[in-house]
Amino acid sequence: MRIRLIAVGRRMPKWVVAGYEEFAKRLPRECRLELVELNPGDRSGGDVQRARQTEADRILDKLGERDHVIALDELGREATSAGWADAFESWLHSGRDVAFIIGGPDGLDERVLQRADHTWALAKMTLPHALVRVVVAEQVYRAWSIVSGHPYHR
Ligand SMILES: C[S@@+](CC[C@H](N)C(=O)[O-])C[C@H]1O[C@@H](n2cnc3c(N)ncnc32)[C@H](O)[C@@H]1O
Repeated sequence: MRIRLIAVGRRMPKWVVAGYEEFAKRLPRECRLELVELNPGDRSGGDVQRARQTEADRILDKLGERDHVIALDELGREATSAGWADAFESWLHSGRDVAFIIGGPDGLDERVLQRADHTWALAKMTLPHALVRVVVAEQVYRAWSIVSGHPYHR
């Protein structure tokens, strides 16, 4: 299964790169987590909606027809780690690739939310998108640990 984390934003601070890598590198090759970074839309003219639409075009362009898509959004459904693990197991059996999507500074365009199979929240709080990368990597690793019976999860 190919799992991609498609994220708007580049040039993350060192702590984000290190935090993400810490968990991504622990996943076995057959469930490797691949980071796809996208350029943010141009906000120089102050047109936030247009910037978000540009980001949506870039995100949608990366998605395959059969990809199982999970949009991350604070207004989504709050899932437990056990819920992530159940989903992880079903993806393993489905043979479909998985894509998690993290929006830019102004969130995700409606078109991305429409394309997503699920919209999940990590919390009800608004989190910085950089931190969301680290949490998603950790939760994917945790889901793998639960499904594999690895002692990381307790
Ligand atoms: C800074 S937030 C954008 C906040 C913006 N107000 C919005 O409307 O979404 C950037 C991205 O981080 C992710 N994000 C932030 N908080 C989140 C949360 N609690 N749960 C899931 N994803 C979150 C989402 O993908 C969001 O598009």
